[in-house]
Amino acid sequence: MLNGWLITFEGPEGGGKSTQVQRLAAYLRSMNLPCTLLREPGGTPIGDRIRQILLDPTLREMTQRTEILLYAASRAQLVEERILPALKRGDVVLCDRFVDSSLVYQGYAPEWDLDEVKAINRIATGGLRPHRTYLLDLPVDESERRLKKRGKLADRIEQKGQGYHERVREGFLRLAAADPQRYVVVDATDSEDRVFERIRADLAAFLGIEEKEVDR
Ligand SMILES: Nc1ncnc2c1ncn2[C@@H]1O[C@H](COP(=O)(O)OP(=O)(O)OP(=O)(O)O)[C@@H](O)[C@H]1O
Ligand SMILES: Cc1cn([C@H]2C[C@H](O)[C@@H](COP(=O)(O)O)O2)c(=O)[nH]c1=O
Repeated sequence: MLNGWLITFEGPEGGGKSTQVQRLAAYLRSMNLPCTLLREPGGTPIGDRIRQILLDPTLREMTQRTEILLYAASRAQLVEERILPALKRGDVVLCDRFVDSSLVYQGYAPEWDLDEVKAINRIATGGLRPHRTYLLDLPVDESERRLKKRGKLADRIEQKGQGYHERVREGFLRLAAADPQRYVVVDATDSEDRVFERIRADLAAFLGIEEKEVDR
């Protein structure tokens, strides 16, 4: 039986997903709630190797189906090796990206057959779905500004053009609008602290965490 919670974080690059996942994990642990932090692609030794291939900017010849399948392969490994055991233990699993990233980056943005991406991911996850998803929404120019500031060379996905990344943003907003019960859209241009407080308050209510002001 799966007693835990799968909470996912989605959105364009530089939206602050990793930053917020770290802060939320510290908060949950301070409330004595066991949690597991994961990221995609990766999160397992095999997934981390697949990640290197997927993001390598020199591998320009990668076909669209290979890209879809590699993201799904990393995800299949993560689900079986890390996510399901953590959910069985009753952990709150905080996952930096999940299936919705594939629906948007491999389906909606390149205008690929969305049903194909969904079908492959159903196989990869066995149909596992997040309980709650936070979309850290950010305009493309701000995403680029943050990535430049980080000073890291653009990876294979970041190198796709501005039009592609505009569609990534639009794709996430459409997913969120189609599933308002699961999705919470957060304005990621707000300060780190305000973004954190918005997500923390929502997650605490969602998980039914009773807290005293002094605990924070
Ligand atoms: N609310 C914020 N305001 C301004 N800068 C922020 C904010 N949140 C995060 N940052 C900064 O933006 C950069 C990207 O943050 P982070 O790595 O957490 O984003 P991410 O969504 O995980 O990115 P990626 O998808 O590329 O891994 C970092 O330099 C971080 O310090
Ligand atoms: C899970 C997943 C990710 N991507 C893309 C999105 C990013 O550009 C990179 C890596 O993610 P990170 O958050 O920057 O660490 O991969 C994707 O295209 N499809 C996916 O399913």
